[in-house]
Parts: sequence; C-alpha cells; structure tokens
Amino acid sequence: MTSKDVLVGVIGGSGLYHLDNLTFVEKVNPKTPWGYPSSPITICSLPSGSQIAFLARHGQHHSIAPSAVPSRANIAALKSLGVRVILAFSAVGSLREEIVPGSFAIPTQIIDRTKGIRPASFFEGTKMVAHAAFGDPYSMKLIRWLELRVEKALADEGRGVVLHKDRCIVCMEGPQFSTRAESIMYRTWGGDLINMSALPEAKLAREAELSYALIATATDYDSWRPHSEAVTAAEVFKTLQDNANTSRHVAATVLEDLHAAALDGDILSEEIGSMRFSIMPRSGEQDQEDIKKLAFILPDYFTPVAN
Ligand SMILES: CSC[C@H]1O[C@H](OP(=O)(O)O)[C@H](O)[C@@H]1O
Ligand SMILES: Nc1ncnc2[nH]cnc12
Repeated sequence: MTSKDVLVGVIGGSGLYHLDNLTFVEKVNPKTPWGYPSSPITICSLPSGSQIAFLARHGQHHSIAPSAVPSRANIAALKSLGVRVILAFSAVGSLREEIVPGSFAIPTQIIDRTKGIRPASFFEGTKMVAHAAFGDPYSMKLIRWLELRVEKALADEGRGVVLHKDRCIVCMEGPQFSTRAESIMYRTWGGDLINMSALPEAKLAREAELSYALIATATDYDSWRPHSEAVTAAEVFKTLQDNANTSRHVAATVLEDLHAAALDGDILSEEIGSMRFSIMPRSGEQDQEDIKKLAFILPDYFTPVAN
C-alpha cells in the first residue's frame, strides 16, 4: 500500500448522494463479476492529496430500492480500486426515545430481518462454500477509532448532534415501513435502530476482508410510539437534508486521519486474513470460472490458472 492508493471508501445512503465538500477528481465505473455498482464511483481528493472513493448506495438519483441494491458489485468495485476501509452512512429509524431524530449512532450489532431475497455472499452461485465469522458484524477496531473522532466532529459542527454508541440495528426488507406490532417487537428484541440497508452490505464487506463501520443517522421514531403517528417517507425527508450536511462534515473531518490509519494498517488487522479459515478446504471442484470470480475479491486465496 502507498499513500497514493485509494484506501478509504464512503457509501452514502438516503439523502447523501455526493461529498461535494471534497475536491472532485474523476468518476470511475468498474465492472465486476457481479455487474456494475449502484452508480459510478466518485474519486475525491482530501487537502493532503490523498484520495477517497464515494458511492451512492441507491444511485445518484435514488433509483434503486433497498432490496435491489447491487451490494456485491458495490463492495467488489470498491475493493478493486484498492479500498481497505469502508465508512457507510444510512438513514435509520429510532426504536429508542433517547435516540432523537437528527442524532447519530454507530451500531455494533445487527438483527437480520431481510427475507433471503438479496444475494448475501460472494460464494453464492459458485461451487465453493465459505462461512465468514459474523458475531461482531462491524469492525470493532474501526468503530473504537471512529467514536472519539466522530463525536469531536459533531461537537465542532455546533448543531448539538449527539452520537450514540454500542447500539443494535434491525435490518428489515422493506420497501414498506414496519407495522406498529413489528416496531414494538423489535424493541423487545433489543433493537435500537432500524433500516433497510445494513445487510447484506456488512456481510459482503466481511467476506471481502474489508474493515467496515456504519454511521446511522436517525430520521424518525419508526412506529412503536403509541401516541405518535406511524413513520412516513414525508417524516423521513424532514431530517434527511440536515443529516446529510452533518454527514458530509463528519466525513470531511475524519477521512484524512482515516486514510493515514488505513495506511498504518492497525485498524485493518481484524479483517485481513479472516477468510483464510472460513473457506471450506475441500470446497468445490476448483472450477476455473469460480476461481476467477472469487480472485476478484480475495486474490490471496484464489489464483486463476493462466491459459
Ligand atoms: C428513505 S427511508 C428508507 C430508506 O432509507 C434508508 O436508506 P439508506 O440506508 O441507504 O440510507 C433505509 O435503509 C431505506 O432504504
Ligand atoms: N423507520 C424506518 N424503517 C426502516 N428504514 C428507515 N430508514 C429511515 N427510517 C426508517
């Protein structure tokens, strides 16, 4: 790795379609074995000259529904650019009174309520089998590194945005919001936040051995409060713009140091090498097409035979 590599990727969610507070360098659109990413990826430069990659999860014009986000292509495309760390942003509902809309959270746990219709593994469709460890679905080293810095960035911005830590996010399928009964049930399960995009993104980042954390930006109280209206898209839109502006400020504040930390390597150490013992050793018939595909994300473990 060199300081010139694009080591950090940012994925923007609802409302966060660009990082125009950074300097535009170019747009790239890498083709992967899983197709093209949600949108062309913008390469931006930081004041030091280091570069980062930005990708809009739902496309630049929000034309991709949560169940249809090409997450495998998104993660593979970022990795193909050299990215080792992903900072993802997401608009979320709050399942807790104290997580006021407009506040931010960095979750450490996920409850999967997707319906199995999203491809959730790079190994799906191949003759290879792998079981990535996912007990800690986010990169804890990266999270601990981020917490202090994001808190400081929020304080510097001066809008009084609070950061909640060690929270659990429920990822539902959507596109409709939850019923009141579901929303209440998620609270009893220990859910603090809810969105439609936490998965399979985090699972795929783990399979690609990328360090990955989510900054969740609360837009609403979902539908669990007995005397409040159930969430609507109109309510979400009210906070989306302010949350996006704060997200851009946070990104601009932390990315320079994050690039340096990625270069140093310590925040990557949990993930690098983690798939080595997750791939079943006798797996598959060593199909060359599968090897070529998997070499795209895990070149250390798969070497296509030259013909
Ligand atoms: C616009 S409300 C629902 C929508 O917003 C969130 O998107 P993202 O996570 O990409 O910010 C949520 O997950 C849903 O996809
Ligand atoms: N209440 C909610 N449920 C699911 N995804 C969301 N994104 C923003 N608010 C949400």
